[in-house]
Amino acid sequence: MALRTVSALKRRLGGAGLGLLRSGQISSAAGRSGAGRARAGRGRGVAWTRPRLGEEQLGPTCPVGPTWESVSRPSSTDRKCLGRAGNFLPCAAQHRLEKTPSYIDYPATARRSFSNHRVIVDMDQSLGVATIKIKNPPVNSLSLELLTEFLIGWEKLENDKSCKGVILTSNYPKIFSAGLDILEMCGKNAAHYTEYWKAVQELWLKLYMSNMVVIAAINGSSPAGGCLLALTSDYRVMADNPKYTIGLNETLLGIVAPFWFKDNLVNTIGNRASEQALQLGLLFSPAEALKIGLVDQLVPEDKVQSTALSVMSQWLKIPDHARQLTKTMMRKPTADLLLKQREADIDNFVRFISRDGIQKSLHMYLKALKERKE
Ligand SMILES: CCCCC/C=C/C(=O)SCCNC(=O)CCNC(=O)[C@H](O)C(C)(C)COP(=O)(O)OP(=O)(O)OC[C@H]1O[C@@H](n2cnc3c(N)ncnc32)[C@H](O)[C@@H]1OP(=O)(O)O
Repeated sequence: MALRTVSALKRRLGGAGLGLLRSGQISSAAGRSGAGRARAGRGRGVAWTRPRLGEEQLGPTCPVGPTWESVSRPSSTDRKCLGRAGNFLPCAAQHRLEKTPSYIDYPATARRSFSNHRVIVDMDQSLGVATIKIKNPPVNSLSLELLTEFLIGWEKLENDKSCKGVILTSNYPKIFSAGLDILEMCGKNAAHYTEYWKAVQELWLKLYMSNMVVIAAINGSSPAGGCLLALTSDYRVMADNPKYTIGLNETLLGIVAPFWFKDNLVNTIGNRASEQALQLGLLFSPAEALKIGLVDQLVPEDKVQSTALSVMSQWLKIPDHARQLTKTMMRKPTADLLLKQREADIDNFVRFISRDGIQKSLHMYLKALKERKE
């Protein structure tokens, strides 16, 4: 399988992203994450004005390995391809993205909102805080289309120097996200699984390594990939409703959480708790999740957003430069493990998910979900 990793996905997103740039909807300022800067500085022909955070600070003795840009900076071939319509999206979705006037800029200077079909972004410019609401009915499953639209929105925020923090939440109280879309992993071909897994990897890397403060406002259940999404954040506020659950329940589907899901969990709740949680596919109530440190704070349902915002304001009081360097120091070794073996990880996923036994398990799980309703 050819290695077409970060830069390839960027290339694919590049068509759609560039369309937005042409219509003046994406700032041409260099973004703060390495990935964002790589796109802004090289892919879009914008002067490379800001050094990568950390390079000038840590210098050649920095112990954290290859730089983000060294992995993700587009090549000259990539740059040529940026002008093409992205073929990353399935045709229908690509068409909708191109046709829809998806960005709505309000005249008021303090707030700016944009949305596409599955992601609503509300930017409070006076605070420098964006709220991303996922809206992929009925259960916010992380379909390929959602991941793509999310990544485009994320890139825009990364490239907006005024955006310091992001609150992740769901447009549908009761369900934060049902996790990866099982239908994307069932009955498709290897090319589709490859495409899907690249997008999942990309989402995790972008969010986990973002220089922005990311806070998850978990306003509903959050199994598997939904839990992973929350785990990428710096702080998790969850609605205190015992009906909701959160956890990496992959084994219940007969599948195995990849090593980077596991690493993210271990970094959050520790090795022993992760061993049990992962093997048993535990879904925790909010109270249990708080106890093991899977979430940081429980609040009544109607206080999730406001609490996330007030936590955000605390985090934004810390000198940004120092906080970002510290976050990078803490997380880069974990992200590097995936960056160094993205192709192998894709191969593993495709081989694993294509097995008859795994396909059967996933079909049975979907059937059980449906029967539960009847
Ligand atoms: C090497 C491989 C590694 C792969 C790593 C995988 C990670 C993952 O994330 S796998 C996905 C794991 N997700 C789950 O186990 C969640 C399953 N869903 C639920 O538990 C519930 O749906 C719920 C708690 C999220 C919401 O419950 P409820 O409000 O009662 O909604 P329904 O169960 O009736 O679901 C409505 C509708 O949505 C379909 N659906 C639910 N989850 C998914 C999903 N993850 N992917 C695709 N489709 C999903 C469900 O089947 C229903 O469909 P219909 O019957 O056709 O309406």
